[in-house]
Amino acid sequence: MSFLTLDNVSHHYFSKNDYTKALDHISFSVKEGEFVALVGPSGCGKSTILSIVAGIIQQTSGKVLLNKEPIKQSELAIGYMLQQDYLFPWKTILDNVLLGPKIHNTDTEEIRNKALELLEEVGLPNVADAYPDSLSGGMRQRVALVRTLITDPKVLLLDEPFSALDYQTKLKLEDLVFKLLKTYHKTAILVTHDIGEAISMSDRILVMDANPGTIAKTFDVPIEIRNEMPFTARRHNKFQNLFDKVWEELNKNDANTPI
Ligand SMILES: Nc1ncnc2c1ncn2[C@@H]1O[C@H](COP(=O)(O)OP(=O)(O)OP(=O)(O)O)[C@@H](O)[C@H]1O
Repeated sequence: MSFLTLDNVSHHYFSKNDYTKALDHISFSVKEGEFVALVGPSGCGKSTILSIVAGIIQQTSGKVLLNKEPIKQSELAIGYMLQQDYLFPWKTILDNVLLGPKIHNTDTEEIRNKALELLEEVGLPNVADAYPDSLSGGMRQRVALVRTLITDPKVLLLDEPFSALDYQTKLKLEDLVFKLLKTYHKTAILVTHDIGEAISMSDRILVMDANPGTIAKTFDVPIEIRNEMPFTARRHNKFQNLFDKVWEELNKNDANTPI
């Protein structure tokens, strides 16, 4: 059953004398617990879709529904994880993680214990009193993940969360995020330029076209790949086949464009 629905969503960015048609009649649904990846050329509107779902911007037309109702941001329905961790350097790791609950007055003893548990679960059992500057990029991104999960969002939006990390850390974090999202049965949308990341982490891949942004094609990831952890999934014999199909779709419009 559809959990998150985008129904004919279009978006224009207006400037003084001009406008950009960023999204043109985007429609797709995500089931509860499903992991969907958005891939497409730069400027096709991937981040615009996430910003609309997060309620940061309002679509020009169309509907965005969670459980058939317009999304209520006040219910902390959406969690956002970005390329940058945006941890406050003057706050300890625990205080950074508890920022959302503090703002919403839900900073209870139980939530504090949950935060410590989650930090342990992401392999950071001893950093609660440390400051962000003393942590590596990968550790900080794990803290950002805990900060996102602590509010128990109904939908997680992941906007290139691994793209600023070194390759080894990125592969390890893909496995960690995948494991946590499955453990907590989270619904997620991942924006990425990395086809391998999309195939190895998601259930479904939506390939977008640009100018204006549309959904060009949808690929279901075979169950044999989905049953593996992302690192192992990359070695599956069906992986390369799907990679080639997504690659072909992404390049179908610019076969003659020089690199
Ligand atoms: N605040 C804004 N004002 C005007 N135009 C914008 C704004 N934000 C995005 N755009 C334009 O809307 C289109 C979609 O942008 P968006 O950032 O959503 O694409 P994207 O697929 O996420 O790109 P990338 O992969 O490079 O991050 C682009 O043409 C972009 O220039």
